[in-house]
Amino acid sequence: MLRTLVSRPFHTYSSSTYQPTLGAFTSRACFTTSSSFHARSKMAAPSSSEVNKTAHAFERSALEGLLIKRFFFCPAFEIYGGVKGLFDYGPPGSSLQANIIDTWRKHFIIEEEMLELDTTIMTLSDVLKTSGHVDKFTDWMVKDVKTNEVFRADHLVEGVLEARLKGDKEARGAKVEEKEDDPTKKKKKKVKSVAIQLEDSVVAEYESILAQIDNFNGKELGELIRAQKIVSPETGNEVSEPVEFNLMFDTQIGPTGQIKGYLRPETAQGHFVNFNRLLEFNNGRVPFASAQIGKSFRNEISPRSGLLRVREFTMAEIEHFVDPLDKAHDRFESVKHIKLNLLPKDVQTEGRTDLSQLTIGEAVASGMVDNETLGYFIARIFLFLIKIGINPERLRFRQHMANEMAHYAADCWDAEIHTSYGWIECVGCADRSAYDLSVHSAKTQNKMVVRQPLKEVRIVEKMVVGLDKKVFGPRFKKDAKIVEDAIMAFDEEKLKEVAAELAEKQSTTVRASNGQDYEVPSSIFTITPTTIREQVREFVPNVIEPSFGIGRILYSLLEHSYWAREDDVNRGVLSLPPTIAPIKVLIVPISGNTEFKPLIREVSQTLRGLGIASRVDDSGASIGKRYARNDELGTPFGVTLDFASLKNGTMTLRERDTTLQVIGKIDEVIKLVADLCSGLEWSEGSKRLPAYTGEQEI
Ligand SMILES: Nc1ncnc2c1ncn2[C@@H]1O[C@H](COP(=O)(O)OP(=O)(O)OP(=O)(O)O)[C@@H](O)[C@H]1O
Repeated sequence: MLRTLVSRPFHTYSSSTYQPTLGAFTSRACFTTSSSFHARSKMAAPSSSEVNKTAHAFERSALEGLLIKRFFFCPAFEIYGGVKGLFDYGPPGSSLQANIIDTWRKHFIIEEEMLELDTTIMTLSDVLKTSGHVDKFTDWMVKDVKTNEVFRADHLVEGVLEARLKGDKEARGAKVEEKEDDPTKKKKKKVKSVAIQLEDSVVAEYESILAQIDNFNGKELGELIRAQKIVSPETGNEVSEPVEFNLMFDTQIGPTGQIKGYLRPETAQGHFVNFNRLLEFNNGRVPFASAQIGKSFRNEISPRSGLLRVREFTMAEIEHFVDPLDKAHDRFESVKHIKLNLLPKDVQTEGRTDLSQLTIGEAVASGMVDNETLGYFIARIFLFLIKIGINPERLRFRQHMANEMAHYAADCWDAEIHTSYGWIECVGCADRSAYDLSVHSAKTQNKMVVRQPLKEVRIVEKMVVGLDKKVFGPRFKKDAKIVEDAIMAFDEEKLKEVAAELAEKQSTTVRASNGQDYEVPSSIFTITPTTIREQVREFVPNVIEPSFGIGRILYSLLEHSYWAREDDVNRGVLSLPPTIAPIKVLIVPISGNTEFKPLIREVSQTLRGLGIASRVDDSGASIGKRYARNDELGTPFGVTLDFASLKNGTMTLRERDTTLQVIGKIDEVIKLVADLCSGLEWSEGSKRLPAYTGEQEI
């Protein structure tokens, strides 16, 4: 049996050991590209001889081969040829996703006492019309004028300019990495680079365009396409003017076809339409947050980059409702020292992408991040991502530029993770102001407000509505209630407007929740400015929304976790943290001998009882092969049962990254495994038991 003795364990990090200096981390994945984001911190990293691990250049194809071979995921309906943008997760992928979600629930829902929801995927069209999705949830699309092949306009511009820059680098003799690829390897389409040197001013212009690519509207993208002479990459044909394409999948609810619906493109609207119930559940007080994990659907124009741009994906979304006049967060103190890589909007609009390394406390104090609550969530997102194993050196927060941000949003930052596909938005974190609640409230005539008792009575001037109920009821009959509700939902501004109209025309038109207009005369509807003593403050809360794409995070994590052993580039390892790894322990009997069966059963039952996912591998393969297989699955620990186990009740424990082994009594080893799976660092835990040399007399 080949066992490698390692004198010092590989350093790992966790949020609990995190020091707020970016250089303090050891990245897990071995990257040797020129990018500074790939650079491994040498501080705590053991030498390659110690961990049997080396700096092979990252090869996406090797990782993808592993992921498909070990069935982390695969194209959906593969035997029918597959459909772009749809993927099935296999056993390790599903468990990995479940573990990420479990950590997310603990980190956010439990830790922050959030109110969990599970609302429907099928969404009434009225809801999405009101939220703006029916009219505005679009991307800009262009078509090859001859073949009708479609492209997302910004992606086409990006792809062509990046290819030209790559060609320029090649012409200048620089070694260039591959950037874009399609992991399914089928119908691979990418813009080919041609080695042509560009003028320096052109390079600067392209870099500036790319830094702001998310900032362009359809008209500007059309102008860019013409100005930069961008054509359909494969055919060289011209492309059409950008047109808007709505990304929602529509359908009908019920057999009559009269109720129109959509598959939700985000989970957020399910929170907003239930706001009043959530508020009541929270005893009428803000701040509070609701949270939801579930599927969303987007009919992406050109899905690409594997799990990164798909048409069906799992989101985890938080809607944190807060007083617009007080966006302080009472736990901000606990995170304000956390240092982050920040890319603010003004840097991008200058065409640059250099990062500021600031603590979140500094970023909020300087006004770069709009408010404490937004800052608090940015820091919590950071902590979550590093907890699951994302390399903090390859994580940045990018602020939205003016055009990119929804008109109603106060501020918005994306957590972007660096992968071999470039920087990928994995979490959006936006201050959506009072927009969503206001529009749903106006549409449905349901007030969505917080009523807060005032400490001192206030004397205020207010518009007071008077309705002559004796005439109002008979006039509007069965609709009287909805017309009255519509009037009562008017805010101060609207009441002033309607008062002027009543004075001028002696009547006004009121739109009720059934979508119909009703003429209401001034003889039965008055609005009078009145001085009143106010004891309650009424306000529409603002919403801070962190929105996570689980698939993008999962794929980025796989890239950050992957490396190959020094002795064999094909011996891939996924250094997933134990809490996240699909299987925690591999039980390896030294032989298929039936003598081992009772002991195997006992060990696996004990592990199961502790809630630790384990697998027995009693195949005929060598122990080394069995461990190698499980290194590829990210299994952090292996326990070997041999004849000494039968005789002395001992068991060896192997750690995946270091291949270091310790030996102890079976119950001691299991206790150690349990602690390691609950967050104890291997560097600490391994001190509890003697190292196994293979030669010891036990
Ligand atoms: N097509 C998709 N495939 C996988 N994940 C997605 C997709 N679209 C969005 N997400 C995930 O959902 C999160 C929140 O969605 P949001 O609407 O903010 O994304 P977005 O700005 O539309 O993304 P992009 O600009 O990349 O299309 C994103 O940060 C991302 O992780």
